Amino acid sequence: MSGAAGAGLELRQLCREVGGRRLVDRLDLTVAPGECLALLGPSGCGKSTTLRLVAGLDPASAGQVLLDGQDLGPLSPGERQVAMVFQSYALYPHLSVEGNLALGLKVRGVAAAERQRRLRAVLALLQLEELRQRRPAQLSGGQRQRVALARALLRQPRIMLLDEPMSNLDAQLREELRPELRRLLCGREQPVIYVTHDQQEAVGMADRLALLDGGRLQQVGSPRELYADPANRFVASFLGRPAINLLAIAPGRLLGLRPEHLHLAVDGPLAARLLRREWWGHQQLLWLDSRWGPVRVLCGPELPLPAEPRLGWRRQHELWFDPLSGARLHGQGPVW
Ligand SMILES: Nc1ncnc2c1ncn2[C@@H]1O[C@H](COP(=O)(O)OP(=O)(O)OP(=O)(O)O)[C@@H](O)[C@H]1O
Repeated sequence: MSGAAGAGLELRQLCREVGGRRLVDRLDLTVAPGECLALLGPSGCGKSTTLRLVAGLDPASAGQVLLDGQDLGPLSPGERQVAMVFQSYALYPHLSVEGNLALGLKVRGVAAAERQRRLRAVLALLQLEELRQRRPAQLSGGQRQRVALARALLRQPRIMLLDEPMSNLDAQLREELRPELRRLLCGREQPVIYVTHDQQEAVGMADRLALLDGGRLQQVGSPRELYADPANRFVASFLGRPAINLLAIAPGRLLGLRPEHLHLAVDGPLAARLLRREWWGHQQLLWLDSRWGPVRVLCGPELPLPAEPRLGWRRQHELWFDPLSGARLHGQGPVW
């Protein structure tokens, strides 16, 4: 978005400094109305701090948070009309599901009839009707997560922020709940920021990913853009499992090749030695050693292998990086 104030959420050069340390460093981001943006990055990179700045729970050291062109800086957390869903769910243990959900409405002075109407609608939406009398301790993790989400939706927020809302759930349940959560969150009017360190979840929930490291935005774009055209070595290494191979083939040049882009080739440029095979059912992962360092190759599950295979790849899949700065180098590598 340009300098003109647009619709949706806009972070402009947002900073948070504590004790001389930048936790969030000149962050520029936009989230359109109805868009779910996944904020992704390793532990400690500043994801939660960014959400707290948007919610107004922490003051910004510099920069702005704008919603539909309005500067939220002067507004208190309550006035910002932001709903936040945390990983801990933060439900009141002594209240039933219904009690937990009604409390916020009561506090905001919503009349009893209207309260009932909204409660019924959200209980139905999240399939919580049967559980309305239960206390949080009598619910599964997934059910608690739905109650926390129901409470956030009841607020009818202008911005929805979710901080690893599924990290307490096991992998299978997370995968099952993802489409449901996406359906509930996306395509409403409010912008959504979904924080996770799990790239599969990020791709499942959002159309665009914003990748942070050390409080700085590394790249923002579709999963495909970030994967195929990473801005730097950090982005290339963070996205994709098994991780990209980074081969030190010459001073000042690091060659990135994704494991699925390497194949066995009798006359391939790289001689390798097979160390180990992992069989995954639909694929196998080969661990090899080479003169440029360790190499991982993903290939078909039944592929027969010589002990000392040669590896090849297509030039179009080469990603070049500066080994010191990690910056992406565009232009041709050597002729093999
Ligand atoms: N109030 C604070 N004072 C000083 N440092 C803080 C404060 N809050 C967070 N930090 C530090 O700021 C950095 C960013 O923290 P933040 O919680 O935003 O990271 P995160 O990306 O959400 O991490 P995680 O994935 O582990 O939750 C961390 O190094 C953290 O230790």
